[in-house]
Amino acid sequence: MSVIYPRVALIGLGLIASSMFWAMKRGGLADHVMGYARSEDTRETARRIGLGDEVVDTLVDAVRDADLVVLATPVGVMGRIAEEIAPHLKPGATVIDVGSVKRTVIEEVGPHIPAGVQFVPCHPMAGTEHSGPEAGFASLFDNRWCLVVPVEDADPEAVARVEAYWQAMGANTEVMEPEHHDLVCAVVSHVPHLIAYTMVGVADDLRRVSDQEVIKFSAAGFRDFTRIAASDPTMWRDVFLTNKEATIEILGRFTEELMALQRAIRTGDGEQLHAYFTHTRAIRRGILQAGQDTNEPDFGRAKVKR
Ligand SMILES: NC(=O)C1=CN([C@@H]2O[C@H](COP(=O)(O)OP(=O)(O)OC[C@H]3O[C@@H](n4cnc5c(N)ncnc54)[C@H](O)[C@@H]3O)[C@@H](O)[C@H]2O)C=CC1
Ligand SMILES: O=C(O)C(=O)Cc1ccc(O)cc1
Repeated sequence: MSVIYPRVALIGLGLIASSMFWAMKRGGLADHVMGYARSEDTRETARRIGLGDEVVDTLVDAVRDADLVVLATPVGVMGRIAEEIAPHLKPGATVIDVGSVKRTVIEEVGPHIPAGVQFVPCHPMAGTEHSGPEAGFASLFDNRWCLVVPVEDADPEAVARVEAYWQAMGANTEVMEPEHHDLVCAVVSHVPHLIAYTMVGVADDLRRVSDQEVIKFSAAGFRDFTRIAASDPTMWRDVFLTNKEATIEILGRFTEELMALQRAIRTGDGEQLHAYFTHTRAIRRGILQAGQDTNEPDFGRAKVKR
């Protein structure tokens, strides 16, 4: 593959930025990658593991000559970072972010982007519960979606180049409107995370069931909740504070459905429970048959068996 952006600056050296670095190296997509993180500790770790061709101590040094600047911090600080780097961006450069929420990021970053610099918001739908500079790996984006959410009046060439960049890192891309993005992500990612956090909290709070028992007897369902609930607290605090509207809407609908199921259990309405679970099973099977679940590790096997 060939170089897409000669000089790239990664701001925030965590799971996503480090995975992008290794994916860029794998594909030969950049000549020189600069890395910057706020804490000296993170910069030290990055230097030790060779994350970045150069790790610099200031934001300005990172972005000054960059053709592509990647904002890969928690979403709550992206606006402040954009404000700080804005006067130092190279004319013709492109800025992208990888935040899990788009409307707020567009509102907070967009106004700082100077004329002559393109801003193309992005969201790779790939991650793990691990964070920090040592968490990344080159194949994180392989066969996963990256949602690209252009701002109004975006330059189509800049958007196409950003899409080509994600595709070269292994991802499939899809263009989406910001509001729709935030609603979709509230359904498929944000509220499920909140439910996992809550369920782990409930188990912990229930003193009649010991931690030992939870660990010993947890089958896949609860184990998955604990994995998800181990995700980075700062990142997820910012996701909920910045995707308030869609989260509250989906949580409201979730609560209504939960109450209906609770009532069916209390009144012994087995028919309703059975009908509900039959419907949800059909949804899952529909996803598998359509071959849309690229996250399913045993997808091929599951398709044959079920
Ligand atoms: N973790 C995941 O599974 C996914 C995360 N995202 C989004 O990507 C972004 C980054 O997430 P991760 O890489 O997982 O986080 P992370 O916690 O692994 O890394 C974030 C990095 O940003 C640095 N940072 C924090 N505040 C900063 C500041 N003011 N200035 C400079 N650096 C700062 C942290 O020190 C850390 O190195 C977030 O906006 C998140 O919503 C998107 C897709 C998946
Ligand atoms: O680890 C998991 O299960 C995830 O769901 C990863 C993830 C977390 C946040 C995102 O914005 C996108 C993907």
